[in-house]
Amino acid sequence: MLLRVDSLTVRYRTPDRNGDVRALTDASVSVEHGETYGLLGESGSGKTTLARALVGLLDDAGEVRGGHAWFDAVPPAWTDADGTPRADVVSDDTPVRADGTTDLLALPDAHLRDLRWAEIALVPQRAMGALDPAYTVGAQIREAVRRHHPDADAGRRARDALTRLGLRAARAEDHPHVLSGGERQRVVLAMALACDPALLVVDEPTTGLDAVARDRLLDDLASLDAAVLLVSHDLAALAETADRLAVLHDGRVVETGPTEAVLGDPASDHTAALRDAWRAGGGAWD
Ligand SMILES: Nc1ncnc2c1ncn2[C@@H]1O[C@H](COP(=O)(O)OP(=O)(O)OP(=O)(O)O)[C@@H](O)[C@H]1O
Repeated sequence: MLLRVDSLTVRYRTPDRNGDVRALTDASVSVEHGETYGLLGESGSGKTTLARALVGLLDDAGEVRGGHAWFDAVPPAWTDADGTPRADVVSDDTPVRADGTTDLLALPDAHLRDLRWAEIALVPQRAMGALDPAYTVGAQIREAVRRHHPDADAGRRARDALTRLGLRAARAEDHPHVLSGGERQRVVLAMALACDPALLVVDEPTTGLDAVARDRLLDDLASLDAAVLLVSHDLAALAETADRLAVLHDGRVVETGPTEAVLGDPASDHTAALRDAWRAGGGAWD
């Protein structure tokens, strides 16, 4: 198991409204090494909250009120030379277990920063807007690699990641504004990929892409060696790419299972309604 989220509960403080927003309640999902795991839900169901809570990047108003997110990695400062967790940090008081997993939700910020990108990378919504217009895309990818893997050959990793995502290596010399929206989205994914994380959390990657760019991006995501937690309201995208699915509704996981089983024979009325709407629009498996 690469990631096991147990009973994650998140609230947003809203001083100007009556009571907090219950964004996630007891949400549990688990992701295996190498698989593509889809998180499906309508707008406002809590998908982005789950994605951001994992990497410690909730909005200031967001608060984790309970749960664990056991992840198969230990911050480098807490490991011995052979990569196993140091005996003195494995205890009931620390978020590290002897089996080499760490509770991301209980990890001090500095240690979480050491795992971010290097082990778990979030590609946020509208990520393409996050590129700095002043630098070439290659420079930005190389900088990300150097920050997280100082000993790696950043140039080679940048070129490999770009070509892996169907962009010519020469595009590394381009500034973001000369790339299309789909190309920019793939550059941001390449940046994450170049850091070689075990898990990529990708939030609504197809928003704003045309059909060709969208299909291409989904193919790329499905073929990565890294595990992908693919967050989307786009059932068609998840039906095409996800090995397994969790369906979120009003901050609760209403259903999980292999994609074909969940969509073929939904256990919850909510999933059935999403599936029927998708079929009515012509959706089907290959
Ligand atoms: N900073 C915030 N303050 C207050 N409420 C928030 C905040 N961020 C999100 N929420 C609320 O938390 C709930 C879950 O939001 P979230 O963004 O996780 O949903 P989502 O499924 O990702 O939606 P979308 O697909 O529209 O991005 C929603 O009711 C939303 O209004």
